[in-house]
Amino acid sequence: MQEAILKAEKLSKYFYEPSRFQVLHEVSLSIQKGEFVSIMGKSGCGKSTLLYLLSTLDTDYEGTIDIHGVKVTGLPEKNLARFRNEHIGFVFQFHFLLPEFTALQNVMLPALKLGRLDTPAIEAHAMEKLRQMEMHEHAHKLSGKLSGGQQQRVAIARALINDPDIIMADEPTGNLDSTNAAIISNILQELARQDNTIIIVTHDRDFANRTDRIIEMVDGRLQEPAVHP
Ligand SMILES: Nc1ncnc2c1ncn2[C@@H]1O[C@H](COP(=O)(O)OP(=O)(O)OP(=O)(O)O)[C@@H](O)[C@H]1O
Repeated sequence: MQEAILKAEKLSKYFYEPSRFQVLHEVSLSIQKGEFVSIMGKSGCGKSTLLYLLSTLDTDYEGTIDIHGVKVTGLPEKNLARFRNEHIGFVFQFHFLLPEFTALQNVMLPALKLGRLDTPAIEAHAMEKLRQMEMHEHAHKLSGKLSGGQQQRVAIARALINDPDIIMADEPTGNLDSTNAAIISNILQELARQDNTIIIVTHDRDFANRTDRIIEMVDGRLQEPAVHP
């Protein structure tokens, strides 16, 4: 039997503005180690909200989440921030790189945040991740000066720097032209082939078809038997 790296049980989430509204309805799912999973569904069905819960960025919900054998639900924010930085790599539609820092510095940042002091080793590791994204030649350029597709590749390198157990990506190709979207989806597929666990939210059916499993969401509920037999 395969090992579940992430287990979510009965996640419910409410928003209160402009009025009380249940966006997630007892969502349960299990992600196996090495799985490449996509979450699809109409705009507003709750995909990003679910990913934010799974990524521990949003802690205001009912239900429980276990990641890597740790019950993250209820952990104090300080512990959670460290856990997140160590175990989860994020890629967003808008990459949130620091434009006045170089590509290399952006990639190094999550490792420095862990308090590792061996800066040359971190730099070498960051360069390796940039090389993996074929971005090493741009390492010393300010990230704000790179193209959207290049910035997204730097964002993926940054997500990989602490060798996370899970990579989560919220519409990683959503903001890119078709050529750059193809580059990013190929990179993610290659990372999946290398046995990384990846969860993506996407509107792109072709991209989703390349993942191991598509989870369909409708109005805050999952449409498939999300737990593997
Ligand atoms: N902070 C918030 N406060 C109130 N309502 C919110 C908030 N964030 C999201 N919502 C609402 O919750 C619902 C789900 O939003 P969510 O962003 O998760 O959907 P989505 O499926 O990811 O949509 P899209 O595909 O357009 O990104 C939407 O109706 C949205 O308007």
